[in-house]
Amino acid sequence: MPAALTTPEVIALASDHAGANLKSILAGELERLGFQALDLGTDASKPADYPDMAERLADALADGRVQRGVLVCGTGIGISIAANRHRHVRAALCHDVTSARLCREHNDANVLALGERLIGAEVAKECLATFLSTGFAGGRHVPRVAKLG
Ligand SMILES: O=C[C@H](O)[C@H](O)[C@H](O)COP(=O)(O)O
Repeated sequence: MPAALTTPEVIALASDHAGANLKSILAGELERLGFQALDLGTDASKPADYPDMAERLADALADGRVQRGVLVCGTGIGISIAANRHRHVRAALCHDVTSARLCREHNDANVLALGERLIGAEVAKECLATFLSTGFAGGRHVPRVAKLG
């Protein structure tokens, strides 16, 4: 009997113009890791405001197209602030792998936010892999995360 084929999880990405190059790199990394990338824009040639791009990802989470996503802008700051205005989004701005692990274990973050102008592509890829492979620790963190919503 042939082995059952599993459908890869879809991970959405969105960025403004300042994050578009890193977003492309991370889309390729997602495919390499066995995920399917859903690129919600923008591309580097199209200037875009980070609140609009954060909203695209928030909508993809709200309508169930994806369970998790990645946002990139120049610093990661504006796009994470914008994303967290949406109550169902828990976006974590990360510059290192430890933050990427702890935002999953303690905060059950559903969005990883990164700053293309502040971190290198290799660190960003490590943050992405860690974010996707780390589970929520539960326990004492459950009521705290519940208070966020
Ligand atoms: O927090 C905001 C982001 O870092 C933006 O990507 C940044 O402000 C865009 O800057 P500029 O308009 O100079 O490309």
